[in-house]
Amino acid sequence: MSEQIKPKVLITIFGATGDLAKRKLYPSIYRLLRNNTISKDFAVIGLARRGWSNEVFRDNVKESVEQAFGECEELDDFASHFHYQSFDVTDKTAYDRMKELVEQLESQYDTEGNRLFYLAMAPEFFGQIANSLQEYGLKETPGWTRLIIEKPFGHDLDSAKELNNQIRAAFDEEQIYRIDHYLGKQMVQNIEVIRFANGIFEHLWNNRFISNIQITSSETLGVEDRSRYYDDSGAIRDMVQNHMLQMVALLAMEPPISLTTDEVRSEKIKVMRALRELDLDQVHEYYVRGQYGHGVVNDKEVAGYRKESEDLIFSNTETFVAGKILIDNYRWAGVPFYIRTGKRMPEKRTKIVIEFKDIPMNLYFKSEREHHPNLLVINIQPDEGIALYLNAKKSGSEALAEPIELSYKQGAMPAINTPEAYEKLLYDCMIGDATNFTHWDEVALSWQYIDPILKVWEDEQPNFPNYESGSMGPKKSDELLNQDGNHWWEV
Ligand SMILES: NC(=O)C1=CN([C@@H]2O[C@H](COP(=O)(O)OP(=O)(O)OC[C@H]3O[C@@H](n4cnc5c(N)ncnc54)[C@H](OP(=O)(O)O)[C@@H]3O)[C@@H](O)[C@H]2O)C=CC1
Ligand SMILES: O=C1O[C@H](COP(=O)(O)O)[C@@H](O)[C@H](O)[C@H]1O
Repeated sequence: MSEQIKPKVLITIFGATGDLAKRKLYPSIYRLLRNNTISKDFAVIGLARRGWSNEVFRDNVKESVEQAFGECEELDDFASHFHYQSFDVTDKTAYDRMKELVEQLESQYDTEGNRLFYLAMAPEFFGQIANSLQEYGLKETPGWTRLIIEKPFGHDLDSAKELNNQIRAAFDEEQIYRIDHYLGKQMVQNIEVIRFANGIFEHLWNNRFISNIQITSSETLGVEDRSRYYDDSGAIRDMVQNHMLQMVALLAMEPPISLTTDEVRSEKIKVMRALRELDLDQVHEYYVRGQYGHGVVNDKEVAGYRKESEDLIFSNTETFVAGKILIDNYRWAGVPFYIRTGKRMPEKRTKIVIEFKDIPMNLYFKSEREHHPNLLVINIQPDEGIALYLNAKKSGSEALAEPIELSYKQGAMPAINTPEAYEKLLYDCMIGDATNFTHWDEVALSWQYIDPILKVWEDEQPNFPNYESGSMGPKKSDELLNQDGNHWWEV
């Protein structure tokens, strides 16, 4: 068996004092090291404007790891690999200082010149940073250079194109890793395995046997302290354009001829090309938006979105979206893919329900209304696993059936270690595997699909708030399915 590659790398994080770096990146790097996945020959440079010293930075790194995992071993040694430089990305003179530090650490840590630049800050800076990295010779190294870019990649199709042109002027497509952390989730990666490693599913995976597919990603949190970003973005840009459409693509794509990056991407791109674009006058028929008002979540009273911060008082930004997606190809013609996502809902959960078509006449249920179609449920989070709902004989002498659940929970298998999505994706980038990152074509096509919805919503005054915190969103989200004779499955 071939030994796993243990990359040696110098990681430079732009936005090192920010929320993402603290909550996700430092704990992930810690796990990569503790699990022996990366070499001990690694170093991290943290860049941001505030005037931190190395010590303050390291204390923050340690705190974030402890917040994620509790008390941890060898934390001081881990943190000693972290170095801070106060840095304003808009200040050109800063890049020479940064280059000096990069070269010094490369010889100190023997990282073989491998450089990973992680842009964990507001997207408005991405183009400028990429350009300066090129201009100041930071790509000139005997090792590899890779750039991880956070979402959102643009604000609409035009701005995404502009951003892409800026980045592509400095980096080749193979060096660019556009991260969508849902693609690093164990159960999202499992979609392909469930489909392509099980004859019983793949043969049925089409419009002859599937009635509809439902993807729900609900959150209990509100906007928290991200209102500046979120209010400009809303749920459609924050979740639908990226995470939700990526899950649709994985559910709908044809089997790739192999599992290489290019083949998998090529199949996903075909799905994106087949998404039925909406005419402006169809948007209301296919999409519902909402904004949370006051309510109760996890037994706690919470304020409505407009009360979360002073700048939100008149906000028309949606915190909930439900939509119906149609895919115009041979496999999926006529099968609706329903998606819904929102903040301040009753629970934090992402799940996919595949509803199979019912048999023409069911002898075992007393009335039409009692039909229980077979469902395959993929629990992305929490309780990662899958469940299959079948019908079996009800105990007793009557010839009646009742639904039963066959389930598998990933967490119940102690040998299986579910890595944090960012940990997995950081490692993939270090070994040059871009399969679970988004290609520019996917980004462009997803914006192309979203743009008409943005256009219609921008021009209207919604009647917000229109759902209570702690509810499953506005009533219209239920009607979206009811009009097709379907309903959301709460399984
Ligand atoms: N937080 C999350 O859960 C998620 C975030 N993302 C994406 O990750 C990126 C970062 O988000 P997040 O961490 O939440 O944002 P934050 O606002 O928490 O962090 C922004 C970081 O950028 C730094 N910064 C701002 N301006 C400059 C500048 N001119 N020069 C240098 N550094 C600067 C800030 O530090 P300082 O003020 O010290 O300069 C800070 O470290 C965004 O693209 C976001 O969309 C994606 C998915 C989830
Ligand atoms: O990208 C984002 O995702 C999170 C939800 O991610 P999860 O892994 O916790 O499900 C969301 O809260 C955030 O608004 C969005 O930017």
